[in-house]
Amino acid sequence: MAKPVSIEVWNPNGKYRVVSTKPMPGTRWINLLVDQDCRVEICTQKKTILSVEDIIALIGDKCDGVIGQLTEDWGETLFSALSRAGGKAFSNMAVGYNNVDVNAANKYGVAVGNTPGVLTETTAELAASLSLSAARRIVEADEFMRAGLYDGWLPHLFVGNLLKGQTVGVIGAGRIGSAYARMMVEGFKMNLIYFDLYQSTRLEKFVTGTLPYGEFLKANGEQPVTWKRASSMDEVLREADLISLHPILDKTTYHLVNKERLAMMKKEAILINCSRGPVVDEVALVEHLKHNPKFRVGLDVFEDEPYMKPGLAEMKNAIVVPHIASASKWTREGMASLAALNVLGKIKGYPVWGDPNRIEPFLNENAPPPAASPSIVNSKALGLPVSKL
Ligand SMILES: NC(=O)c1ccc[n+]([C@@H]2O[C@H](COP(=O)([O-])OP(=O)(O)OC[C@H]3O[C@@H](n4cnc5c(N)ncnc54)[C@H](O)[C@@H]3O)[C@@H](O)[C@H]2O)c1
Ligand SMILES: O=C(O)[C@H](O)CO
Repeated sequence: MAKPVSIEVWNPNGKYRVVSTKPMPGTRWINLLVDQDCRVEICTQKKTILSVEDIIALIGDKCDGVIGQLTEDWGETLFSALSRAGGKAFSNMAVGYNNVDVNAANKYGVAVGNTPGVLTETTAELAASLSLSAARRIVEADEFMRAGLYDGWLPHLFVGNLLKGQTVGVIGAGRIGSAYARMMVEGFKMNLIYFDLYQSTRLEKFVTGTLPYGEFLKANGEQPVTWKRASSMDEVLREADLISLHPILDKTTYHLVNKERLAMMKKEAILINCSRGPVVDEVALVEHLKHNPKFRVGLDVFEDEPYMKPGLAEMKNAIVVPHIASASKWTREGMASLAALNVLGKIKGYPVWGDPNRIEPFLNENAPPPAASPSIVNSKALGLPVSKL
């Protein structure tokens, strides 16, 4: 039996009991629940990743809903425990939900929420940051300075890659992949090639819009940018100078980038991963980095988080950061609010919002949110009504 976990309680006499497995940024998410007569219990245990046993102890005998984290294993055990406690509402504080067994949630009639949209630009900006840092060897140069090794300007010192006029490749041109593509095309005048299972209308609208960006550049006497949808992922890997990964993680994208595909990439290419670690075979990546010193990576996610595969930390041609792509204040507070509203919506019997790509109405702090759950990934399986708002 896991030892009792430490908790912080808001609105102790609330009619509904909602548990959050972690403290989350901001207070709006708490107020949204308290204002609707919820008792909110926030786990304040110092342990970073809670075990299934820890969460069962948190759920207890009566629990109407839980806000959980992407580091937790939400499957048969936890959803049966939540169901036994009378709960039918769960939300990940994340847009990715590969840590959730949705079939198990369906079995117990538990709604599974996620937090799309609010983190799109924040995540794309981190991917762009890693792209520039890798291209211009910022981290190596910073370490060089701090080590007192700089003894004057040199023609070859930390020479890196120019992005302008080069080709950026996006694998997975959904919300974040499309936002990243726009940033790199508009911001650095890169040519674009993307691969997705579906045509990315949001992205193609931008590059072929009323005044295509390429036409704008041409009208100003500059080289117009080009774009194309690749017929295969391998086409992107072969043609692009900079490649960023933004697919979901599921069984079809596990090790999507493996030893064979790394070998297809240009020797001086840059690979960015802000999706999920297991999308890349990290053991193969370390070997590739060892044998290709001009190949560079920027990684926000890792196959065995929180650990890196042996050898990765020693690679000077790798930049590694601890899963911070969605870590802006506005985004993290918004994620907390969306997760709370997902749980609240199920508890109150609200319908599900009709468009997870248009969640702005839930983020307006000056108006009450729509009486709907922003994003429930198994709404169809549970036969939940869709909001007509
Ligand atoms: N590092 C972070 O902190 C962070 C932050 C946000 C999101 N993410 C990850 O990014 C993912 C994408 O988020 P999003 O909001 O853009 O989701 P999204 O659903 O809008 O886009 C995902 C895209 O991947 C495409 N896809 C799926 N399988 C593919 C394949 N085999 N090849 C090519 N494309 C494929 C889909 O068609 C879709 O267009 C999330 O699922 C999450 O895992 C990570
Ligand atoms: O899936 C997500 O939302 C990220 O990994 C965390 O923000």
